Amino acid sequence: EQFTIVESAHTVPQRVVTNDELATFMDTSDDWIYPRTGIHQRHIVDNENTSDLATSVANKLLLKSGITAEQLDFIIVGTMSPDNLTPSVAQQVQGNIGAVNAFAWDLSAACSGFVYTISMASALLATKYQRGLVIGAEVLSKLVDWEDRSTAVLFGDGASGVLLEKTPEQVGLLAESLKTYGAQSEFLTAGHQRNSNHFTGELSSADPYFHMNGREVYNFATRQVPAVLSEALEKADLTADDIDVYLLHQANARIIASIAKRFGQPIEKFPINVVNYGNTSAASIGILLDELRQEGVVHAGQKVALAGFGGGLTAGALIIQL
Ligand SMILES: O=C(O)C1CCN(c2ccc(-c3cc(CO)ccc3Cl)cn2)CC1
Repeated sequence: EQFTIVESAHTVPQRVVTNDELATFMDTSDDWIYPRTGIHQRHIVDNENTSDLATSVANKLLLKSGITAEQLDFIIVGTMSPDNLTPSVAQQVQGNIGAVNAFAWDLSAACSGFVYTISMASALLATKYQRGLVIGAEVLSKLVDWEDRSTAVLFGDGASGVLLEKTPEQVGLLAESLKTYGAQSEFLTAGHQRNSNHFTGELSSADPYFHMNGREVYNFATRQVPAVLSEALEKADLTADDIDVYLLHQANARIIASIAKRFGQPIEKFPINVVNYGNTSAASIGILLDELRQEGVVHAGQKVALAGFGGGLTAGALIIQL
């Protein structure tokens, strides 16, 4: 489909929490965290919720592009940490910015949320719509058990997004490979809702926290990310060498390095900023994309590959002509 990324933006909470600060109240250390994850710090909300971060990104996209909220046809937000079951984050953003002509909904695909959402937006732009916002927004700090050092050190809060617009130019989504492995869903869970009613009493208790089988998810990622990248490249009739930059979900620096190695591509093509943000799930690829666009490292004319992977379990790759 033909769309152009008119603008990108990202917003992270002001508070920075370093590994050393975590070590003041948790039995962990920078010496344990950094070598295993590549993370030195993460941003954690004070009083903002997911919809506030997403609204900030939406406002930045409108400001930077000169597009008005009324000109938007749709808003999709990828998130696994919404403020509410309803209204969705996207619907809160729509109201906050006054995008009266946009229909809005959230897409829940954990760390594949950004790539699944761009794919859905691309399909809308290929039919009858002209312009929309794709946002990835997470406040994972509300889902973390801050006494479980195996997960608390991995995650961060943040939001990012792109303004996509239909275009006659031969640019946009060249190919995709979106996969779901529901049979392995129990390896990464969060936010279980209490299930009970007048007639049955409690059927299941609430369990807000993240639970992750790190080894299984790690192995899943190192196997399935190369698979979805290869399938998308094949569909686009391209080789791994044709891709200028690989923008992978920033879950863990070692995982990215092992994927680059398996893929036989230089690590320089796999930028990593997990060091500053931790794992921000659906927001991570958009934060990286915006930083690299602002630095001019990512620009028009390039072929980029985006790949998300994680809860669901899900994995997804997009090949985009900028
Ligand atoms: O080396 C160690 O001891 C541990 C080994 C386990 N690790 C992991 C494992 C899985 C993830 C992860 C998480 C998500 C959730 O968004 C998505 C995708 C991934 Cl690949 C992140 N870190 C941390 C270091």
